[in-house]
Amino acid sequence: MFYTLPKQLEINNLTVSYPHGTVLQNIFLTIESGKLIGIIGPNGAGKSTLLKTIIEQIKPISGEIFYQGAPLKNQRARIGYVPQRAQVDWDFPINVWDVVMMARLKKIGWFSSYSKKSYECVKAALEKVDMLKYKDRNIRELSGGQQQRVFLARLLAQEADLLLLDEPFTGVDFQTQKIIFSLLKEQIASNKIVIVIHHDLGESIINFDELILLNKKIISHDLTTKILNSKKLSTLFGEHIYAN
Ligand SMILES: Nc1ncnc2c1ncn2[C@@H]1O[C@H](COP(=O)(O)OP(=O)(O)OP(=O)(O)O)[C@@H](O)[C@H]1O
Repeated sequence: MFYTLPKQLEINNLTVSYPHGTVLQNIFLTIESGKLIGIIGPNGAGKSTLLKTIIEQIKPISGEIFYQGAPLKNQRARIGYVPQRAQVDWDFPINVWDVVMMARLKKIGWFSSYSKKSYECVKAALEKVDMLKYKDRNIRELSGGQQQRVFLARLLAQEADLLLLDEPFTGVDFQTQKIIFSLLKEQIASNKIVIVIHHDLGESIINFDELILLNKKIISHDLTTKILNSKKLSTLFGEHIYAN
């Protein structure tokens, strides 16, 4: 049997500021493929800022980010990103098929995206999230959970190596949550790096292999079981949390 070496994302001494002040300070992280990674932290902790810095939407004051030992900025096509629901313009007039096809444009460019492979890839991604039957629907005519499924299909169609998701479970029902977790687990099984900002401290947290507790700094990065057995979650959020 072959053993595939894990791939690595490395963040070295990252500091990010907005005009009002520093929101991420001296972040060091090494994240490996093959594990589902959850980022947890209170509102305003800098979680979204961290993902936005990785995708270069925000420029850090200092720090470097590497994928497989080379600067990530030269490997942008490897990154797939699902933004927070609130940041998407759901009124934009575009249908489900085209939203997912846009992932192919990003990956291989305008002309090649109309290949048979791209067509098959988009179809397969929509089938996986059970949204192929809605392919001609405008995205604004979908429910919140259906919109999240379409964005997940777009992520799958991109065939990225590094998958970043900002609160993909917001507003989704239990069935959609199950589908999303199971697809993300498939991705880590094919040696991808998957990082998810997660807000729910209830039972769903045990789906993550590792948790990163963030509050401007890294409070802890460890196996989920270890973090749940420590006092770190309650220290970060106060006593009224459900996980334990
Ligand atoms: N574009 C911006 N310009 C200025 N300040 C910002 C900007 N985006 C975020 N902030 C501020 O930076 C801090 C971190 O925000 P960020 O969205 O990264 O936190 P978060 O942990 O994702 O929060 P939440 O859980 O509420 O989504 C907050 O105080 C926020 O108000």
